[in-house]
Amino acid sequence: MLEAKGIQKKYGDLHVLKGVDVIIKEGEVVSIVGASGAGKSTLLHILGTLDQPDAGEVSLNGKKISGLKGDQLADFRNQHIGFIFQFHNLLPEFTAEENIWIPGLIAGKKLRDIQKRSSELAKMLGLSSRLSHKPSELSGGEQQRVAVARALLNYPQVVFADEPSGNLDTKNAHALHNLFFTLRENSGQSFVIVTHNQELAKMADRTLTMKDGAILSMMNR
Ligand SMILES: Nc1ncnc2c1ncn2[C@@H]1O[C@H](COP(=O)(O)OP(=O)(O)OP(=O)(O)O)[C@@H](O)[C@H]1O
Repeated sequence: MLEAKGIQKKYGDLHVLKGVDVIIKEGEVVSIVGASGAGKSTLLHILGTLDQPDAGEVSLNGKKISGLKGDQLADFRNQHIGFIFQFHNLLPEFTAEENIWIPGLIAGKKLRDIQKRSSELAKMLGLSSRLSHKPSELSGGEQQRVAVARALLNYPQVVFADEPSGNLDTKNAHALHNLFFTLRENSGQSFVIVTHNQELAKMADRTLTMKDGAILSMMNR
């Protein structure tokens, strides 16, 4: 359903992606691994429309999404794609609940519907009793779960995660990894996860190994 063909990206003389082809199926959890500098985050950003390729195309359900611009791009991203980063990027002056609401508010949904979805997600993620707290009053694991809830608010078809457990201790990382699979079972989203965490990489349905801007191997479980 998400398809990238012939993706190339250069930064000056540095050829970071050298013609990458990827297909991510509906409900699939795919991990992307490889040495530092191999081009993993660059590829993730291009697949998630945060960055544009110099050559090649990305499409979702047959519709070309690379090349979208301005409001069209912002609307598309907000409605179809979720992002989770290593440093959760929560807004510090807002409560956990308000942070979760943001994609819904941007999409212009009714507050009543946003609240309903947000409390459903909070319940699923074990956050119900922490919603009135600001990010600084939450543990690292809780902050990352708020970021997951925010990413899922608009029922995205694909969730992209860049080192989602990179900042968590082993126990919280393990819980977060299991959560991705529970979410996939419950709602059928696809997850594309860049990670240096061996446990998470191995749990995925498929692991793409990148080297020097190309996919070196693809391993199915
Ligand atoms: N905006 C940019 N401008 C110039 N060079 C960049 C830019 N973004 C990334 N690079 C370079 O492109 C290469 C690939 O970066 P990328 O972040 O995709 O690697 P990565 O595989 O995710 O690495 P890591 O595991 O260390 O996060 C690196 O050499 C990096 O320095």
